Amino acid sequence: MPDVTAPAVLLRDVRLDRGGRSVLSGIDLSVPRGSVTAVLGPSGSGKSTLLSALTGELVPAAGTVEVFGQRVPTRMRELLELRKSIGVLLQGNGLLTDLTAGENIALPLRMHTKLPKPVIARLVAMKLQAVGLRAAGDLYPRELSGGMARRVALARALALDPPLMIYDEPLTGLDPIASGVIMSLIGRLNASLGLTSIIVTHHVHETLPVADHAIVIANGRIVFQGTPAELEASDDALVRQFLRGEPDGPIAFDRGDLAPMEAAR
Ligand SMILES: Nc1ncnc2c1ncn2[C@@H]1O[C@H](COP(=O)(O)OP(=O)(O)OP(=O)(O)O)[C@@H](O)[C@H]1O
Repeated sequence: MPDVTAPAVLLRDVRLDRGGRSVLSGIDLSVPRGSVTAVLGPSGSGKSTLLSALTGELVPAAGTVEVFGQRVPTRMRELLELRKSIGVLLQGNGLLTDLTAGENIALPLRMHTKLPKPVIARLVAMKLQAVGLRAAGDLYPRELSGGMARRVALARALALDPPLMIYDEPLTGLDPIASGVIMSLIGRLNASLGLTSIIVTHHVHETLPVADHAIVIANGRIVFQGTPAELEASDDALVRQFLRGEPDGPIAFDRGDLAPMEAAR
């Protein structure tokens, strides 16, 4: 029986390894149902790695990961079942370019349900309306602005009514106006549909207004957990360095993106 009182996500003393080295360790995290949690941290700190443990893509090297009271399974059949309850909005949208917006949104419904066509059409119309794009169903991705395409991808992630939504950098490539639209949409959908949302982002100042909780990852661990107000008030040196975007401080920035000569300086 599912435990209806369990947090949406619960991690206990989790260690996550990638490429033979530990990326995150000692991770304890509880995400309450109904909340919006911002996962913050510098580039390469392990935010996406943390998400991949929630979807079962990455098996923890130690500790346990639970979603809605159920340990994330390793067997593919059970994992696919769990994944239906997790909507994921990826950075690149992932819309299929030869399908219309409506057909993109219908795709998960066609793949995972046996609903008749008219019902699917009705559900697609409802999802389009939920993201404020009622009239865009027949447009192809190339005919959409970046913000509209992101909203179509959001509608598709919501197609199966997943109770947990995961957003990986939902603002990447969007201008400030489109960013504001997407963020307020994420907040409103969370409240109106009774979801739980986890947002991985670099966009601290755009995300905190819709978040109930924030966590900051740096140097292989969680260095802060609390409310956005507590985050803004924190005098922890790591947190301050991250919030101010300062290159010098206790966070060792990943310099792997620099040319070897420059990184050596
Ligand atoms: N498949 C992989 N194999 C080996 N190492 C990996 C793999 N994926 C990620 N890493 C390493 O794990 C670390 C964390 O990466 P991750 O993508 O989780 O960080 P991130 O915080 O999401 O970064 P960004 O904000 O730049 O997306 C990095 O050092 C990265 O190089």
